[in-house]
Amino acid sequence: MTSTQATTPAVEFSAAGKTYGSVRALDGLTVSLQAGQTVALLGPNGAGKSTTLDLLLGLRNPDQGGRVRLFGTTPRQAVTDGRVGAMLQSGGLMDGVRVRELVALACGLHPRGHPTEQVLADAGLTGIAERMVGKLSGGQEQRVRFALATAGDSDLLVLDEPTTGMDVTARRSFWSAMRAQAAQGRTVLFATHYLEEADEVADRVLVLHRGRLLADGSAAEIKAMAGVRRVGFTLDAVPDGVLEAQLRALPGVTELELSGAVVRLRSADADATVHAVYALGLYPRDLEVTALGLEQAFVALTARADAPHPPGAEPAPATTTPSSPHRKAAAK
Ligand SMILES: Nc1ncnc2c1ncn2[C@@H]1O[C@H](COP(=O)(O)OP(=O)(O)OP(=O)(O)O)[C@@H](O)[C@H]1O
Repeated sequence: MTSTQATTPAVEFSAAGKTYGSVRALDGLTVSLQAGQTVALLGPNGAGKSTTLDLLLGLRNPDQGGRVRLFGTTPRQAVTDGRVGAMLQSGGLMDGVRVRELVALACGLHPRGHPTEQVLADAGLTGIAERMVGKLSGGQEQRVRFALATAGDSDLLVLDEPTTGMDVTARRSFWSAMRAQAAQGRTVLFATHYLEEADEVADRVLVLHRGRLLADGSAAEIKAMAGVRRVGFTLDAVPDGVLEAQLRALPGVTELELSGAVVRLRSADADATVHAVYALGLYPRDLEVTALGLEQAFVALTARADAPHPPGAEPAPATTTPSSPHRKAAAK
Protein backbone atom coordinates (compact mmCIF):
# COMPACT_ATOMS: atom_id res chain seq x y z
CA MET A 1 0.00 0.00 0.00
CA THR A 2 1.21 3.48 -0.74
CA SER A 3 1.82 6.40 1.62
CA THR A 4 -0.79 8.57 -0.17
CA GLN A 5 -3.45 6.47 1.55
CA ALA A 6 -2.89 8.21 4.84
CA THR A 7 -4.15 11.55 3.52
CA THR A 8 -6.17 10.92 0.36
CA PRO A 9 -9.61 9.38 0.77
CA ALA A 10 -9.86 5.87 -0.63
CA VAL A 11 -13.14 6.78 -2.32
CA GLU A 12 -14.58 10.18 -3.07
CA PHE A 13 -17.91 10.92 -4.75
CA SER A 14 -18.60 14.61 -5.44
CA ALA A 15 -22.14 15.45 -6.57
CA ALA A 16 -22.10 12.24 -8.61
CA GLY A 17 -25.36 11.59 -10.44
CA LYS A 18 -26.48 9.05 -13.01
CA THR A 19 -29.57 9.20 -15.16
CA TYR A 20 -30.80 6.39 -17.38
CA GLY A 21 -33.38 7.88 -19.73
CA SER A 22 -36.00 9.25 -17.38
CA VAL A 23 -34.72 7.34 -14.33
CA ARG A 24 -32.53 9.32 -11.91
CA ALA A 25 -30.67 6.31 -10.49
CA LEU A 26 -28.18 8.36 -8.48
CA ASP A 27 -28.96 11.90 -7.45
CA GLY A 28 -25.84 13.90 -6.61
CA LEU A 29 -24.00 11.58 -4.25
CA THR A 30 -21.32 13.26 -2.15
CA VAL A 31 -19.43 11.03 0.24
CA SER A 32 -15.87 10.03 0.98
CA LEU A 33 -14.50 6.89 2.56
CA GLN A 34 -11.26 6.81 4.47
CA ALA A 35 -8.72 4.09 3.87
CA GLY A 36 -9.19 1.10 6.14
CA GLN A 37 -12.93 1.51 6.68
CA THR A 38 -15.36 -1.34 6.14
CA VAL A 39 -18.48 0.25 4.73
CA ALA A 40 -21.89 -1.28 4.03
CA LEU A 41 -24.11 0.16 1.34
CA LEU A 42 -27.77 -0.46 2.09
CA GLY A 43 -30.92 0.50 0.28
CA PRO A 44 -34.19 -0.93 -0.99
CA ASN A 45 -34.39 -2.42 -4.50
CA GLY A 46 -33.66 0.22 -7.09
CA ALA A 47 -32.08 2.62 -4.56
CA GLY A 48 -28.94 3.03 -6.70
CA LYS A 49 -26.47 0.69 -4.99
CA SER A 50 -25.28 -1.11 -8.13
CA THR A 51 -25.12 2.18 -10.01
CA THR A 52 -22.90 3.57 -7.23
CA LEU A 53 -20.58 0.58 -7.52
CA ASP A 54 -20.55 0.85 -11.34
CA LEU A 55 -19.42 4.48 -11.09
CA LEU A 56 -16.88 3.54 -8.48
CA LEU A 57 -15.32 0.93 -10.73
CA GLY A 58 -15.37 3.16 -13.80
CA LEU A 59 -17.84 0.84 -15.56
CA ARG A 60 -20.05 3.89 -16.08
CA ASN A 61 -19.29 7.59 -15.96
CA PRO A 62 -21.23 10.00 -13.75
CA ASP A 63 -23.40 12.62 -15.45
CA GLN A 64 -21.79 15.94 -16.21
CA GLY A 65 -20.87 17.90 -13.09
CA GLY A 66 -20.25 14.86 -10.92
CA ARG A 67 -16.92 13.26 -10.10
CA VAL A 68 -15.63 10.02 -8.64
CA ARG A 69 -12.07 9.55 -7.42
CA LEU A 70 -10.30 6.53 -5.99
CA PHE A 71 -7.09 7.28 -4.09
CA GLY A 72 -7.04 10.68 -5.78
CA THR A 73 -7.15 9.29 -9.31
CA THR A 74 -9.80 8.16 -11.79
CA PRO A 75 -11.53 4.84 -11.18
CA ARG A 76 -10.12 3.45 -14.42
CA GLN A 77 -6.58 4.37 -13.48
CA ALA A 78 -6.99 2.87 -10.01
CA VAL A 79 -8.34 -0.35 -11.53
CA THR A 80 -5.50 -0.47 -14.08
CA ASP A 81 -2.99 0.01 -11.27
CA GLY A 82 -4.43 -3.04 -9.51
CA ARG A 83 -5.63 -1.01 -6.52
CA VAL A 84 -9.20 -2.33 -6.72
CA GLY A 85 -10.57 -5.85 -6.37
CA ALA A 86 -14.22 -6.35 -7.24
CA MET A 87 -16.82 -9.03 -6.72
CA LEU A 88 -19.88 -8.22 -8.79
CA GLN A 89 -23.24 -9.91 -9.16
CA SER A 90 -23.19 -9.81 -12.90
CA GLY A 91 -20.72 -11.39 -15.27
CA GLY A 92 -20.32 -15.13 -15.73
CA LEU A 93 -17.20 -17.06 -14.80
CA MET A 94 -15.22 -19.02 -17.40
CA ASP A 95 -16.91 -22.43 -17.36
CA GLY A 96 -14.44 -24.64 -19.18
CA VAL A 97 -11.48 -24.29 -16.83
CA ARG A 98 -10.59 -25.65 -13.42
CA VAL A 99 -10.87 -23.48 -10.30
CA ARG A 100 -7.08 -23.44 -9.82
CA GLU A 101 -6.49 -22.42 -13.45
CA LEU A 102 -8.92 -19.52 -13.22
CA VAL A 103 -7.50 -18.27 -9.93
CA ALA A 104 -3.92 -18.63 -11.26
CA LEU A 105 -4.89 -16.56 -14.29
CA ALA A 106 -6.25 -13.77 -12.07
CA CYS A 107 -3.15 -13.86 -9.84
CA GLY A 108 -0.92 -13.72 -12.91
CA LEU A 109 -2.77 -10.79 -14.46
CA HIS A 110 -2.83 -8.68 -11.30
CA PRO A 111 0.02 -6.14 -11.12
CA ARG A 112 0.60 -7.18 -7.51
CA GLY A 113 -0.69 -10.74 -7.64
CA HIS A 114 -0.63 -13.07 -4.64
CA PRO A 115 0.53 -16.71 -4.85
CA THR A 116 -2.28 -18.85 -6.27
CA GLU A 117 -2.24 -21.41 -3.45
CA GLN A 118 -2.60 -18.67 -0.84
CA VAL A 119 -5.58 -17.14 -2.62
CA LEU A 120 -7.22 -20.56 -3.00
CA ALA A 121 -6.70 -21.26 0.70
CA ASP A 122 -7.97 -17.84 1.84
CA ALA A 123 -11.14 -18.31 -0.20
CA GLY A 124 -11.67 -21.85 1.12
CA LEU A 125 -11.18 -23.33 -2.36
CA THR A 126 -8.19 -25.64 -1.85
CA GLY A 127 -10.42 -28.72 -1.58
CA ILE A 128 -12.21 -27.99 -4.84
CA ALA A 129 -9.31 -26.47 -6.79
CA GLU A 130 -9.43 -29.24 -9.45
CA ARG A 131 -13.17 -28.94 -10.08
CA MET A 132 -14.44 -27.48 -13.34
CA VAL A 133 -15.84 -24.00 -12.74
CA GLY A 134 -18.98 -24.88 -14.71
CA LYS A 135 -19.84 -27.64 -12.21
CA LEU A 136 -19.77 -25.51 -9.05
CA SER A 137 -22.75 -24.71 -6.84
CA GLY A 138 -23.93 -21.11 -6.51
CA GLY A 139 -22.20 -20.69 -3.14
CA GLN A 140 -18.94 -22.18 -4.49
CA GLU A 141 -19.09 -19.82 -7.49
CA GLN A 142 -19.33 -16.93 -5.05
CA ARG A 143 -16.17 -18.15 -3.33
CA VAL A 144 -14.42 -18.21 -6.70
CA ARG A 145 -15.56 -14.62 -7.30
CA PHE A 146 -14.15 -13.72 -3.91
CA ALA A 147 -10.84 -15.38 -4.86
CA LEU A 148 -10.71 -13.37 -8.09
CA ALA A 149 -11.38 -10.16 -6.12
CA THR A 150 -8.55 -10.95 -3.70
CA ALA A 151 -6.07 -12.32 -6.25
CA GLY A 152 -3.71 -9.39 -5.72
CA ASP A 153 -2.67 -6.83 -3.17
CA SER A 154 -5.50 -4.37 -3.85
CA ASP A 155 -6.19 -1.44 -1.54
CA LEU A 156 -9.96 -1.39 -2.06
CA LEU A 157 -12.38 -4.31 -2.24
CA VAL A 158 -15.80 -3.68 -3.77
CA LEU A 159 -18.43 -6.35 -3.24
CA ASP A 160 -21.94 -6.31 -4.65
CA GLU A 161 -24.19 -8.56 -2.55
CA PRO A 162 -21.30 -10.98 -2.01
CA THR A 163 -23.08 -13.61 0.08
CA THR A 164 -26.10 -14.12 -2.18
CA GLY A 165 -26.56 -17.86 -2.62
CA MET A 166 -24.35 -18.81 0.33
CA ASP A 167 -25.66 -20.89 3.22
CA VAL A 168 -25.16 -19.77 6.80
CA THR A 169 -21.84 -21.58 7.27
CA ALA A 170 -20.46 -20.31 3.98
CA ARG A 171 -21.51 -16.77 4.89
CA ARG A 172 -19.79 -16.97 8.22
CA SER A 173 -16.54 -18.16 6.70
CA PHE A 174 -16.84 -15.57 3.93
CA TRP A 175 -17.04 -12.74 6.47
CA SER A 176 -14.21 -14.14 8.48
CA ALA A 177 -12.07 -14.13 5.29
CA MET A 178 -13.26 -10.59 4.59
CA ARG A 179 -12.35 -9.45 8.09
CA ALA A 180 -8.86 -10.80 7.52
CA GLN A 181 -8.67 -8.65 4.39
CA ALA A 182 -9.86 -5.56 6.28
CA ALA A 183 -7.41 -6.26 9.11
CA GLN A 184 -4.59 -5.84 6.58
CA GLY A 185 -5.69 -2.24 6.14
CA ARG A 186 -7.81 -2.64 3.01
CA THR A 187 -10.87 -0.51 2.47
CA VAL A 188 -13.96 -2.66 1.94
CA LEU A 189 -17.22 -1.43 0.45
CA PHE A 190 -20.06 -3.91 0.14
CA ALA A 191 -23.68 -3.65 -0.93
CA THR A 192 -26.04 -6.00 0.84
CA HIS A 193 -29.65 -6.79 1.55
CA TYR A 194 -28.67 -8.73 4.68
CA LEU A 195 -28.82 -6.06 7.35
CA GLU A 196 -27.41 -8.30 10.03
CA GLU A 197 -24.21 -8.50 7.95
CA ALA A 198 -23.96 -4.74 7.88
CA ASP A 199 -24.60 -4.64 11.62
CA GLU A 200 -21.91 -7.21 12.38
CA VAL A 201 -19.22 -6.33 9.87
CA ALA A 202 -19.34 -2.66 8.93
CA ASP A 203 -17.66 0.29 10.68
CA ARG A 204 -19.89 2.56 8.73
CA VAL A 205 -23.28 2.20 7.04
CA LEU A 206 -24.52 4.26 4.10
CA VAL A 207 -28.25 4.09 3.40
CA LEU A 208 -29.27 4.97 -0.15
CA HIS A 209 -32.86 5.68 -1.03
CA ARG A 210 -34.13 6.75 -4.44
CA GLY A 211 -30.60 7.63 -5.49
CA ARG A 212 -29.93 9.83 -2.46
CA LEU A 213 -27.87 9.30 0.65
CA LEU A 214 -30.49 8.98 3.37
CA ALA A 215 -28.23 8.19 6.31
CA ASP A 216 -24.52 7.81 7.03
CA GLY A 217 -23.12 6.56 10.32
CA SER A 218 -22.18 3.52 12.36
CA ALA A 219 -24.84 0.84 12.71
CA ALA A 220 -25.56 2.10 16.24
CA GLU A 221 -25.92 5.65 14.97
CA ILE A 222 -28.30 4.56 12.19
CA LYS A 223 -30.41 2.77 14.78
CA ALA A 224 -30.49 5.92 16.90
CA MET A 225 -31.38 8.06 13.86
CA ALA A 226 -34.57 6.08 13.38
CA GLY A 227 -35.60 7.73 16.64
CA VAL A 228 -37.95 4.93 17.59
CA ARG A 229 -37.29 2.75 20.62
CA ARG A 230 -38.81 -0.41 21.95
CA VAL A 231 -40.34 -0.22 25.42
CA GLY A 232 -41.43 -3.33 27.30
CA PHE A 233 -42.76 -3.89 30.80
CA THR A 234 -45.07 -6.05 32.85
CA LEU A 235 -47.88 -4.70 34.97
CA ASP A 236 -48.48 -6.24 38.39
CA ALA A 237 -52.13 -6.16 37.64
CA VAL A 238 -54.07 -4.33 34.99
CA PRO A 239 -56.07 -1.84 37.01
CA ASP A 240 -59.73 -1.54 36.28
CA GLY A 241 -60.42 1.00 33.63
CA VAL A 242 -56.94 0.90 32.05
CA LEU A 243 -57.64 0.04 28.51
CA GLU A 244 -55.48 -0.73 25.58
CA ALA A 245 -56.67 2.56 24.10
CA GLN A 246 -55.12 4.49 27.00
CA LEU A 247 -51.74 2.84 26.48
CA ARG A 248 -52.01 3.41 22.76
CA ALA A 249 -52.68 7.12 23.44
CA LEU A 250 -49.50 7.57 25.51
CA PRO A 251 -47.15 10.19 24.06
CA GLY A 252 -44.81 8.86 21.39
CA VAL A 253 -46.41 5.44 21.02
CA THR A 254 -46.45 4.21 17.44
CA GLU A 255 -47.20 0.50 17.99
CA LEU A 256 -48.64 -1.46 20.89
CA GLU A 257 -48.93 -5.13 21.72
CA LEU A 258 -50.73 -6.09 24.91
CA SER A 259 -50.63 -9.70 26.02
CA GLY A 260 -52.27 -10.12 29.44
CA ALA A 261 -50.17 -7.95 31.74
CA VAL A 262 -47.19 -7.84 29.36
CA VAL A 263 -46.88 -4.62 27.38
CA ARG A 264 -44.63 -4.24 24.34
CA LEU A 265 -44.65 -0.98 22.45
CA ARG A 266 -42.61 1.23 20.15
CA SER A 267 -42.23 4.87 20.91
CA ALA A 268 -40.79 7.89 19.14
CA ASP A 269 -40.25 9.47 22.58
CA ALA A 270 -39.49 6.69 25.04
CA ASP A 271 -38.80 9.08 27.96
CA ALA A 272 -42.20 10.73 27.64
CA THR A 273 -43.92 7.38 27.21
CA VAL A 274 -42.40 5.91 30.37
CA HIS A 275 -43.17 9.06 32.34
CA ALA A 276 -46.79 8.92 31.22
CA VAL A 277 -47.05 5.25 32.20
CA TYR A 278 -46.27 6.23 35.81
CA ALA A 279 -48.59 9.23 35.55
CA LEU A 280 -51.41 6.82 34.70
CA GLY A 281 -50.85 5.28 38.14
CA LEU A 282 -49.32 2.11 36.73
CA TYR A 283 -46.36 0.27 38.25
CA PRO A 284 -44.32 -1.25 35.43
CA ARG A 285 -41.97 -4.13 36.31
CA ASP A 286 -39.00 -5.35 34.26
CA LEU A 287 -39.00 -2.10 32.34
CA GLU A 288 -36.78 -2.27 29.25
CA VAL A 289 -36.04 0.49 26.76
CA THR A 290 -33.99 -0.65 23.76
CA ALA A 291 -32.99 0.68 20.36
CA LEU A 292 -34.43 -0.88 17.23
CA GLY A 293 -32.41 -3.46 15.35
CA LEU A 294 -30.70 -2.21 12.20
CA GLU A 295 -33.34 -3.86 10.03
CA GLN A 296 -36.22 -2.16 11.82
CA ALA A 297 -34.34 1.15 11.84
CA PHE A 298 -33.78 0.81 8.10
CA VAL A 299 -37.47 0.13 7.51
CA ALA A 300 -38.43 3.11 9.72
CA LEU A 301 -35.99 5.48 7.95
CA THR A 302 -36.98 4.50 4.43
CA ALA A 303 -40.71 4.51 5.29
CA ARG A 304 -40.31 8.01 6.72
CA ALA A 305 -38.56 9.15 3.54
CA ASP A 306 -41.39 7.66 1.48
CA ALA A 307 -44.10 9.38 3.53
CA PRO A 308 -45.80 12.28 1.73
CA HIS A 309 -44.22 15.64 2.47
CA PRO A 310 -46.14 18.91 2.77
CA PRO A 311 -46.15 20.92 -0.44
CA GLY A 312 -42.79 22.63 -0.94
CA ALA A 313 -41.08 20.60 1.76
CA GLU A 314 -38.21 18.46 0.54
CA PRO A 315 -37.31 15.15 2.16
CA ALA A 316 -34.52 15.63 4.69
CA PRO A 317 -31.00 15.29 3.31
CA ALA A 318 -28.63 12.62 4.54
CA THR A 319 -28.45 12.38 8.26
CA THR A 320 -24.72 12.29 8.80
CA THR A 321 -23.30 11.85 12.20
CA PRO A 322 -20.39 14.05 13.17
CA SER A 323 -18.43 11.29 14.80
CA SER A 324 -16.32 10.43 11.77
CA PRO A 325 -14.22 8.31 11.50
CA HIS A 326 -17.15 6.08 12.53
CA ARG A 327 -15.27 3.81 14.84
CA LYS A 328 -16.95 0.54 15.46
CA ALA A 329 -15.66 0.20 18.99
CA ALA A 330 -17.29 3.46 19.95
CA ALA A 331 -20.48 2.68 18.14
CA LYS A 332 -21.52 -0.68 19.46
N1 LIG B 1 -28.97 0.31 -17.49
C1 LIG B 1 -30.07 0.83 -16.98
N2 LIG B 1 -31.00 1.39 -17.77
C2 LIG B 1 -32.11 1.94 -17.26
N3 LIG B 1 -32.40 1.99 -15.94
C3 LIG B 1 -31.51 1.46 -15.10
C4 LIG B 1 -30.30 0.85 -15.57
N4 LIG B 1 -29.61 0.40 -14.50
C5 LIG B 1 -30.35 0.72 -13.41
N5 LIG B 1 -31.48 1.35 -13.77
C6 LIG B 1 -32.50 1.89 -12.86
O1 LIG B 1 -31.84 2.74 -11.94
C7 LIG B 1 -32.38 2.59 -10.64
C8 LIG B 1 -31.27 2.18 -9.67
O2 LIG B 1 -30.85 0.86 -10.02
P1 LIG B 1 -29.69 0.10 -9.25
O3 LIG B 1 -29.51 -1.22 -9.95
O4 LIG B 1 -28.51 0.97 -9.13
O5 LIG B 1 -30.32 -0.11 -7.81
P2 LIG B 1 -29.95 -1.15 -6.64
O6 LIG B 1 -30.04 -0.37 -5.39
O7 LIG B 1 -28.67 -1.82 -6.96
O8 LIG B 1 -31.14 -2.17 -6.71
P3 LIG B 1 -31.21 -3.75 -6.29
O9 LIG B 1 -31.16 -3.79 -4.80
O10 LIG B 1 -32.54 -4.16 -6.81
O11 LIG B 1 -30.06 -4.46 -6.96
C9 LIG B 1 -33.50 1.57 -10.76
O12 LIG B 1 -34.70 2.29 -10.92
C10 LIG B 1 -33.16 0.81 -12.02
O13 LIG B 1 -34.32 0.32 -12.64
